[in-house]
Amino acid sequence: MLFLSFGGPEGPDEVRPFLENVTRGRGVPPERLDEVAEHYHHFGGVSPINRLNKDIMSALEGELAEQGRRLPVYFGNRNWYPMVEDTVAKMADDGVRRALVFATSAWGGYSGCKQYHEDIARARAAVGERAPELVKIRQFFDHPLFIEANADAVRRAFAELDPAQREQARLVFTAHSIPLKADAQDGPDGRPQWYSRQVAEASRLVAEAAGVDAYDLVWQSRSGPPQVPWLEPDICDHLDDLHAKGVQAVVVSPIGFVSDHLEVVWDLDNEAAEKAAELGMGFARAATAGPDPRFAKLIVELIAEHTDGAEPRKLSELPAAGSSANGEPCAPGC
Ligand SMILES: CC1=C(CCC(=O)O)c2cc3nc(cc4[nH]c(cc5[nH]c(cc1n2)c(C)c5CCC(=O)O)c(CCC(=O)O)c4C)C(CCC(=O)O)=C3C
Ligand SMILES: [Fe+2]
Repeated sequence: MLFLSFGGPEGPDEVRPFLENVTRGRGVPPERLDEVAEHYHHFGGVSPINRLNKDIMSALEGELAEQGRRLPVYFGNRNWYPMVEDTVAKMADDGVRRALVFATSAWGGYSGCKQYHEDIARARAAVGERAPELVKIRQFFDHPLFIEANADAVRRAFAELDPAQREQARLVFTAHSIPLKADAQDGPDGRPQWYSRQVAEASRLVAEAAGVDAYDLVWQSRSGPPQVPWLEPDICDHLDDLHAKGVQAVVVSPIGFVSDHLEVVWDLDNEAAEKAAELGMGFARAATAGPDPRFAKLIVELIAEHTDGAEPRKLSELPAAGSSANGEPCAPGC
């Protein structure tokens, strides 16, 4: 199988070229790039994403071995080394004819799904005739193992708060913002807002599993030119709002992120945490699902849907989507 992810820089000299790769043709203003470059430089120019992906792959290999499944795992990225084109070439060299592709996003939409299909098509085109057939695994936003891992993390975060604040603390889910125009596109069920509906559904399921009645869903890390509308409210504006309403503590669940990417360790653990401190609010950030042992089990279950015809496990009524071969659209118009 091919473990396909976003990629990230591993040193200060790699930050700028990485950002150029990410934003090529995407209309992101240079001032935004300067700002995001700064975020990476706070961590010595090293994104946590590659290390976290390698940890997930090790756990996956352990889980595959435990279940007696012989399946080699290759690693490739959209934006940084190892680049997916090089990885697919290596797979062809090794004689791989057909592979499943696990993309490290739970969601539909352009960044989380369609762009991975484009990566698959681009990598196969670069390798040419001997490229393996590449079958992308579906979106898993409502898989019980993803929901349970996030729900346990929410419970642990509540337990971290000062007991005096715990009862009244507000649960806030956050995911990467996208332009409203991108979110407006139809999903595989022919209805718009596929990404934000999935995030809302996952948030509802996690809150329910954690036994929390009241919660909010907000967005973070918006990019693009300021005049273009993106999903709102932003997490930091929302903290102001909650404070004005008398809320004294928050638990923030980064449901939109598979592991502690830069958006989590900077935009939440620094910016949002600082904002909460300024407002005198208690703040606990829930862990992401990636390092939870259930995440590797989840990947193996998704593999088994293809290799063993296992029934997809899902907790919402929204359709399972995002699986197709060689970068073809998974549904007409999607
Ligand atoms: C929905 C979504 C996810 C979640 C789904 C998923 O998990 O895939 C996600 C994940 C990620 N985004 C990441 C990094 C970046 N995203 C950027 C820019 C953008 N993201 C967008 C959306 C998303 N992004 C969009 C609409 C843009 C504007 C440009 C465009 O339309 O494409 C930029 C450019 C600078 C900036 O403007 O912020 C960077 C550096 C990293 C790696 C972080 C690390 O190093 O740990 C990860 C996991
Ligand atoms: Fe992004």
